[in-house]
Amino acid sequence: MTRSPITFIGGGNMARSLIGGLLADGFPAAALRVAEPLAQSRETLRAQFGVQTFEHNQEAIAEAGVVVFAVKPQILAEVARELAEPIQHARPLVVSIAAGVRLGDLDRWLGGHVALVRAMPNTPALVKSGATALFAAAGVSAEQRQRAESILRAVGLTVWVDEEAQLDAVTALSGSGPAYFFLLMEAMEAAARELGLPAATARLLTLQTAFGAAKIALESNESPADLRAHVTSPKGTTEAAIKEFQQADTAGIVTRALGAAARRSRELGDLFGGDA
Ligand SMILES: NC(=O)C1=CN([C@@H]2O[C@H](COP(=O)(O)OP(=O)(O)OC[C@H]3O[C@@H](n4cnc5c(N)ncnc54)[C@H](O)[C@@H]3O)[C@@H](O)[C@H]2O)C=CC1
Ligand SMILES: O=C(O)[C@@H]1CCC=N1
Repeated sequence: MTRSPITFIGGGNMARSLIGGLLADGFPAAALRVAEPLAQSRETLRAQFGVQTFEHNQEAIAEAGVVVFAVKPQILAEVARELAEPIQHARPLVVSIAAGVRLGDLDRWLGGHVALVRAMPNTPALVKSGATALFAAAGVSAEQRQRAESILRAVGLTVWVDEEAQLDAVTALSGSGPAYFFLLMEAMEAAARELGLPAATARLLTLQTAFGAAKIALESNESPADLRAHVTSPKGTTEAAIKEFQQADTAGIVTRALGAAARRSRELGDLFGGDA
């Protein structure tokens, strides 16, 4: 089956995660293109994924059915404005994964009336375990929504949100979320080493425990609170540990952390949107 190419503008961490996941899902490498200014990154993308790479964004989007903007929010305005003319001409579906930047701004930079979907994926897309929320601009057809969704669904779970502002909360939860779990893993690993475990054992047990906890939470009908209760014997070891977490107001810390991320997402939209 021939597929119109998907072109990524920016071949950094998140583009690599999406490309790796799409390939693992059977998407043909010949239908994936990446525009990336850094020669070293282009070489890595070719060697790792066998995709076609381009130094210049304009060349990369010729014939593209879908263009995915995967550059930093800071430079999205400049990059989009440069591509306005060819995008107006070829009218591909445009998907932006940039944190914070609102579709109204992107549409204006691209010259208006572009089929736009904003998505917030996360890096576990690389191992087909991503979580992505999507929001479509008015005027995006059902078929275009389906096309955007099918790309992200190839690399994990997808949900649509009804209001664009909800993407700030999504960014705080699942966009940035992998980093929170990695932070906890780092801390658990370090604590286990301090308790006398060899480094390799500390890492292995940390990772398998994180994996097992996520897997049982996904596969069980019980809530995380109930699952926690099954681990926590009265007057046992878990209870002793949980008491420490609660005394340090872990729930409050998490609330403040997600609040800070959501606020930063809105700020990015204000700073790098408008007439940026
Ligand atoms: N890393 C993550 O976990 C997630 C990132 N995002 C969003 O994805 C976007 C990319 O983030 P990352 O991949 O983490 O950043 P990154 O810095 O790893 O990748 C950005 C890439 O864009 C390239 N680039 C710079 N100038 C360019 C230009 N003029 N034209 C084309 N490419 C250019 C850079 O060389 C770099 O390879 C950001 O907007 C971010 O908000 C969204 C969800 C999760
Ligand atoms: O840290 C960031 O700004 C990006 C967006 C979500 C994950 N990484």
